[in-house]
Amino acid sequence: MTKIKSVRTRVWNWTGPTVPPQGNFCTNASDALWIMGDAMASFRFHQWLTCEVETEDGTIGIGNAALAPTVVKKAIDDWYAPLVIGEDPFDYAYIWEKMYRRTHAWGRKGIGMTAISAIDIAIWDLMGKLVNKPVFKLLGGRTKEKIPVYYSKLYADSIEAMQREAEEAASHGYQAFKSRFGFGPKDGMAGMRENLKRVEALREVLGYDVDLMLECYMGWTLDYTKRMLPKLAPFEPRWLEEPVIADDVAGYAELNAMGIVPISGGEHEFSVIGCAELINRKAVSILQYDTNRVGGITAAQKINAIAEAAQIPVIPHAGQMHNYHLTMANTNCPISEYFPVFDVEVGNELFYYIFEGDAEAAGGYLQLDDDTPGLGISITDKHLDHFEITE
Ligand SMILES: O=C(O)[C@H](O)[C@H](O)[C@@H](O)CO
Ligand SMILES: [Mg+2]
Repeated sequence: MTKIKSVRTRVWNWTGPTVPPQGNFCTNASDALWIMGDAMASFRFHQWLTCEVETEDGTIGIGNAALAPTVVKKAIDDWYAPLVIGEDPFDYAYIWEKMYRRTHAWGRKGIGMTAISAIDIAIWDLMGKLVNKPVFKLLGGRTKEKIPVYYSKLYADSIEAMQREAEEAASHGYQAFKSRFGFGPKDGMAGMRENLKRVEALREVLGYDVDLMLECYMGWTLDYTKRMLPKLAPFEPRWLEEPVIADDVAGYAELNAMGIVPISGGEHEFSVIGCAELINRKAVSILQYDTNRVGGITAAQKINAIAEAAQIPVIPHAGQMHNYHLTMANTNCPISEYFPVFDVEVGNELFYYIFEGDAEAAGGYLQLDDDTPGLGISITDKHLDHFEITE
């Protein structure tokens, strides 16, 4: 049995070209503020954290985090790494509880749980490598021949631009698409019309035989959403995502109970108990935790069991291998989100510039290999000249 001997964190700060945002390209929680300019600015993912957990025999497991990487790095270096060094990685449930309980005063959500997630993902990659099995084979194995994905971009833009992007995506075989709203309460009735025109325009080019999901990214309010839901229903959205801020669980539950459009959320929820709360309060019809935030693979798999008991499908936020392995291993995880490989914009794409091996979609599906141990990704040096790396 080989013990954990080190935890190496690095922050990857993107210094390469980025695609400037369109105005009104995505509603978000900051829209409620009296703020000029790019309200989405604080929701950029132009930094990423890598977390490498190494055992005495030299095997290295790779974890990652996208939220506040510089702060998560400090939390791991100062608080979490000392808790896991010397432990047997196969005692992963104990290690998780140790990280969770020893920092419980401040770490149960946000930065602390993100740090736990990065280490836990690395431990699962490590375990897969140590037993020469892909992570999904340690979780339940192959439940799908291949994973259906949904195309996730379509940020709000001109109607023509959105229709062109949707047609281009459909030509690559996607059968499901997620679009972002650009207008919310501060834009009044005129903004509602702009939102509805874009949904109608997308249905015009995509038709009604594919799933269309609509993303608010916490940029609406309970009142605004209640007014919008009946107007959206005729376009048969598969779900309306994160209409209100993550803390307004009662708001989610009220909107979901209206039964007009399924409400989804969870990418800003943390821990097993945090997600169980969303499920038990019927706050969401689709749960969308992100494994690199919610507590890693250990927590995500426990949440999957709770969601399955409630028959709430789990479709994790983001694509990326730490989520794909869980989707492959669970029948109750029907599809995966997929960010097309793109120039760096919001930053969801940054994953592709740091890692290689991430599954690529083809014809609306992606595949995981039965024989590639661990998560199947490695850190690439292909784009090093576009990063400032902090050890
Ligand atoms: O659901 C998502 O993909 C996230 O909410 C997006 O990454 C976020 O950037 C808003 O588009
Ligand atoms: Mg989202």
